[in-house]
Amino acid sequence: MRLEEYMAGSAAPLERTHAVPQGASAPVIDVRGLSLTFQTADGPVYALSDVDLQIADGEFVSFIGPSGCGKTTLLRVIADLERATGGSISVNGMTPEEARLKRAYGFVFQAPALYPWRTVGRNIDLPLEIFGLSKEERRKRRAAMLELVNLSGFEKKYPWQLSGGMQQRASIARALSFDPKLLLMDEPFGALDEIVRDHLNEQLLQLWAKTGKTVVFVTHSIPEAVFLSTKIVVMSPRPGRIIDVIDCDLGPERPLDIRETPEFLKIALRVREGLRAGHSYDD
Ligand SMILES: Nc1ncnc2c1ncn2[C@@H]1O[C@H](COP(=O)(O)OP(=O)(O)OP(=O)(O)O)[C@@H](O)[C@H]1O
Repeated sequence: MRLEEYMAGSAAPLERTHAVPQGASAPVIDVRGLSLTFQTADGPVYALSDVDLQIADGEFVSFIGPSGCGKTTLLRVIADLERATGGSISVNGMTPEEARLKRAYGFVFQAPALYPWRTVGRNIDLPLEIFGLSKEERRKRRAAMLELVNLSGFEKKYPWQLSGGMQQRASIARALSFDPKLLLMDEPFGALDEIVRDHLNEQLLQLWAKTGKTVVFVTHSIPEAVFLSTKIVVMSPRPGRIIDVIDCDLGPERPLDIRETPEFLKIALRVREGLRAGHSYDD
């Protein structure tokens, strides 16, 4: 459901059946020959160099690579939080700036960026308030978002009353409050313990299947990347670049024990080989 329909009073459910993309439509993200050099007191830092990447509607794409390879920078360029110094990029057919102004994406940071003085419900409400949605519209949207991330009943709690995993789910709910087609996630589960992370990975996969969002996800974890993704982008530093793009064709049904299967381990091995090839042990 688009925001305009929502604002027109439609109460249609958010969910749509996820279809694995066939690549026929224009890419949601189209990056061509992109580079970004930071000028620093110590000289130029080549954070991204000649990056080409197309991401189709409904894909789940992970960026993986060692520290400093430009994963976050690439995500921030997509979100218009950094500007490329060369090449081109379009997001939903727009410049990143237009996409940001039209709220075409939601962004989830590593640490849940929730306001501690606002309840969970009022945190989700904030962007909707700023956008001027009516109280009743906001209430409907809030309830739908809380249900989507399995937090119904926690609306009146404060962030500090929730576990780290629940806080991150609340952040995801807030990022999705405008029903953007695109969800950008920068190591959202990196600070959580492994069991909680497994659980959130399962829930994120369910959310993705239910909503058909396009997700771009930064991670350091090979199992997380393989478990979640339809495509894995392996990156390498100095200069930051893409060294391999791996199709992760494990199908939509992915119970956690898929991680023990030969198909899963084969993809994980290819990711590991890519990381080894691009890794400098002098770091
Ligand atoms: N604002 C900035 N000014 C100068 N250099 C920067 C800036 N932001 C990032 N860099 C540099 O650009 C390179 C890429 O950084 P980036 O944070 O994108 O890497 P990353 O792969 O996300 O790393 P990590 O996994 O540690 O988060 C690094 O060398 C980093 O130090």
